[in-house]
Amino acid sequence: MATDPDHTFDVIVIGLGPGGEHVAGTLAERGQRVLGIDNRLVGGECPYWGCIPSKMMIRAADALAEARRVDGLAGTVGEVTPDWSAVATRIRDEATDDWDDRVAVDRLTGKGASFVRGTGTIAGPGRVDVDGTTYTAARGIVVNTGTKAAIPPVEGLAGTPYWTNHEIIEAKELPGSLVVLGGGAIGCELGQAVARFGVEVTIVEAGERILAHEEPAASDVLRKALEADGVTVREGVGATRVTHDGSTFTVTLADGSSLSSDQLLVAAGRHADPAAVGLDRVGVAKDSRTAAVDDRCRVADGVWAVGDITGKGAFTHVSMYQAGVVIRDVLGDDGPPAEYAALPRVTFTDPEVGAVGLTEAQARDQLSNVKVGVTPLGETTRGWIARADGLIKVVADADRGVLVGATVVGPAGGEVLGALAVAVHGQVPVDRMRAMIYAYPTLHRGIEDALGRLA
Ligand SMILES: Cc1cc2nc3c(=O)[nH]c(=O)nc-3n(C[C@H](O)[C@H](O)[C@H](O)COP(=O)(O)OP(=O)(O)OC[C@H]3O[C@@H](n4cnc5c(N)ncnc54)[C@H](O)[C@@H]3O)c2cc1C
Ligand SMILES: NC(=O)c1ccc[n+]([C@@H]2O[C@H](COP(=O)([O-])OP(=O)(O)OC[C@H]3O[C@@H](n4cnc5c(N)ncnc54)[C@H](O)[C@@H]3O)[C@@H](O)[C@H]2O)c1
Repeated sequence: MATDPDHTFDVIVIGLGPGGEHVAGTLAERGQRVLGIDNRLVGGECPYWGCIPSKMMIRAADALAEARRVDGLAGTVGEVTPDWSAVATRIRDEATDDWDDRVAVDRLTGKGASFVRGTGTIAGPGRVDVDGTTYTAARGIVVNTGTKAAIPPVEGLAGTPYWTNHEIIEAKELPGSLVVLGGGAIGCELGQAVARFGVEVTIVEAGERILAHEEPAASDVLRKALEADGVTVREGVGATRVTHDGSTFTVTLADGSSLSSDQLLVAAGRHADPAAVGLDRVGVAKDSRTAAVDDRCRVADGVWAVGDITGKGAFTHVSMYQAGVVIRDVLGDDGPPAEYAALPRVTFTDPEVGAVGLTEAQARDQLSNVKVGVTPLGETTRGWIARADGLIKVVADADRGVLVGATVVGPAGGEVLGALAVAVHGQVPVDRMRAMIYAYPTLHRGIEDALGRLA
């Protein structure tokens, strides 16, 4: 690997997730002497064990579901026979190069950055240790070390061969049955995808509902959709004990019931560890679960953080957005500070759950005059034609006359969301949105109805 012989750089990036890779490559292209460090694969979780391979799984699972919809709509297709090997091969060949990051490393070094594979730790201001070697950063250090699957303290779990997102994405074969601990984005997306390949799936959600961060109505639609795919959804009950007898998992739940399955997927949230990368040496509390950043993504003088570790939203688009902010700040370029009021997120289940900004409950906590409007998708012409279950919900700050949040649950919900993300980000007056022409018959036309129902 190319390393600078004198171990002195302008900027050192520890952890090369999507944002870190972007910071390192761009600053190198802009003439900075940059060292990028990663102890696994350049690009991080997203391309190898996250967004991209999981969306390949979902694309394939959606194709199966769509084929099954031919019956009663367009004729008969007979038995649809799923074959997971097509997905496993595509993930290996097209997404991950069999978990080899040579292309990404070459791309980074091709931009002029140096790269070291190893574990970086901040030794003090401007100093980074990588497995015994100290490197110096004249301008600063950028931390993008991301998260790992959080393993909940359930009795017996640690001693079992459970899966996290890594193992399920690397799986060449699927189990006959799967219990998923956690009904967040990962549990719902992957649970539904493999259920469509014939796996008997049970999602166990300790909180009161799946997708708890989103509108309750979104959880309701998704629960029904999962159940229609044969997924059993257990909400409001956590696991208390896990055992494995060599072939079968037994998961005991808090209500005394138990579940047996061939495999167990832990999708119970993510865990960042700022102290593990030495951020405690530059002022972050040792037991802090995130690295708090200001609106320039600064953690301390000469130290920036981007991505999941900042706690601003564990999404690739947040990591990349923050990377842009850091690049400008390091170079002293003009540009807006980081703002998160219009944070979009999409859970790629079928139907998709897209949301931006505040939910109704969050808005009511923060604002005194909140109005909401909801359009069931079945009341839009296109939703009715498509027999789509879902909704469009808008949340307005009635004092300012702008939307502060919105949710779209439905086919291509993440795409329909785009228009609402623009509205929330741009603080487009509701009156102006009402005066817009909405193409017929689109799903996004439901936005007009929802605005009309703001009450
Ligand atoms: C199954 C799954 C599906 C997802 N789907 C989506 C999606 O559809 N859309 C979306 O926006 N987000 C999705 N995410 C989230 C997304 O993957 C992350 O938000 C994204 O990867 C950004 O993370 P990050 O930039 O913080 O760094 P990460 O991607 O977590 O990368 C951090 C890198 O730092 C390395 N590292 C850690 N510590 C050190 C150290 N001390 N020294 C050197 N290297 C170190 C790690 O090995 C890793 O390579 C998904 C996540 C999962 C798990
Ligand atoms: N489409 C996307 O953008 C996408 C997809 C996947 C992941 N992600 C990102 O990754 C993050 C992590 O995903 P996640 O689904 O692991 O986390 P999550 O925090 O979204 O959901 C985890 C769920 O597990 C539950 N839980 C915790 N301990 C449990 C236990 N012992 N038993 C049963 N349930 C338990 C929690 O109540 C929570 O609802 C997401 O929040 C998101 O930011 C994004």
